[in-house]
Amino acid sequence: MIEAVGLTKRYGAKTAVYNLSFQVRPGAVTGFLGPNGSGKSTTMRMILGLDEPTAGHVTVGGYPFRKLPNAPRQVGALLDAKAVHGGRSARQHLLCLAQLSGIPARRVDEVLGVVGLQNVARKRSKGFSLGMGQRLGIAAALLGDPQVLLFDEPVNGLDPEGILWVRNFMKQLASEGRTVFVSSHLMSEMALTADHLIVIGRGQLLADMSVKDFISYNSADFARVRTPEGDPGQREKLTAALSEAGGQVLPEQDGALRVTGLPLPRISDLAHGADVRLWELSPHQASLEEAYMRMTQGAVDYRSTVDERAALQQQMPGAVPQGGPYGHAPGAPAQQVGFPPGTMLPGYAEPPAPPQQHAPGAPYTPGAPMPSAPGAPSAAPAAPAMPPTAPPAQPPAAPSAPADLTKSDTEDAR
Ligand SMILES: Nc1ncnc2c1ncn2[C@@H]1O[C@H](COP(=O)(O)OP(=O)(O)OP(=O)(O)O)[C@@H](O)[C@H]1O
Repeated sequence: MIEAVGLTKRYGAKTAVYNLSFQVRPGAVTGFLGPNGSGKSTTMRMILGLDEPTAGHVTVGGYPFRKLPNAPRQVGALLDAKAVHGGRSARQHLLCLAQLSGIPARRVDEVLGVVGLQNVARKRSKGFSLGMGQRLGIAAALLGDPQVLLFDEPVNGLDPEGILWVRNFMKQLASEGRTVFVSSHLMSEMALTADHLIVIGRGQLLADMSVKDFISYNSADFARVRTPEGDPGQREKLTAALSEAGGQVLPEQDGALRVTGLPLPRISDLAHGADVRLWELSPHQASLEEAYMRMTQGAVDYRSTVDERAALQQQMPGAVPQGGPYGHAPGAPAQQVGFPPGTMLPGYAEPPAPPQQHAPGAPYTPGAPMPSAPGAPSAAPAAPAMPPTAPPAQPPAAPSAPADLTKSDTEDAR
């Protein structure tokens, strides 16, 4: 198990990670989600002893990484797939790592087969595609057959077949009783891969819950309502009538309205009563990606100016509810705003959970995939930009970040 308690990392004036407490348990894939620059790689580096926390601590199997006996056989990691000597072949690269950790050479060929690189094992890695590089990084992480595995954005650059392979592979590792901690900025991917989610924004914990709970708490139903184009008066009249009846009304980008809190027949009756004609009235369900975007959007550091303009244009005075599913007073306990127990929101300083006892992970069976992260690379991965998803109409209350966790701090000092 990985356990972080009050983990904080500052780089000069920049707070990359703030007061993070969580546990990553064996036998499950735990997704580590957050927008670009939210502190995922920094957290992983601290877990692996590559960065020293400014405050708090993190342990693997009860030990700080640097004190872990025989670490390469206990923990494997993929942090930066490009951290490979390009002049060496895949096999040579893995042989070097294996030798450093006292791992037999036959294990190198085993892991090359597991990741599907056996046919290019003797080719220089500088000719590898990003996807092949990711597979080589995963092979390195498996070398020591570790019980704990960390993968930073492992599907970066992989084609759909590769993504499917990684997804199934993570699940297989977890089913063998291993602790699997996988970072990503894509909710859609994690919803398919992970059993549990830890979501951070600007270095702070936003959510810590099972994927099942995340889905049931975030798959809210809503109605889309459209009034005749070219008659904004109708739209305003309907917005007022729906809001007065207790509905929450948000403008959609295409001019329609998104209504929650009222059943469809009631919306129809209210429109009729207000003498408003409807061109559309349809039931919908919010996607998980959307829920995640809403949850983290107050904590996004890097956003296209086009998206920012769209968000501004969408803010219709009077049409936006005070406190949607994520609208919360800074520092409010999650339970007060409809989050499940155990969820934490920015500014809510919950004492760290006591350590829990878990059944030890199933032992590795020969022939099954596994091993280590000898000499885990230290550089953070080059993550792709956020997908161009339009932000919701009304940004939720900004997280109550510590004084130095501000937008002006986001200059990358790396
Ligand atoms: N060595 C460093 N010196 C200064 N600032 C740093 C350093 N490493 C990270 N940061 C900053 O800390 C913040 C968190 O970075 P980190 O790489 O951990 O985020 P991330 O969630 O992994 O992002 P991405 O998804 O883009 O990889 C960023 O603002 C980053 O610029």
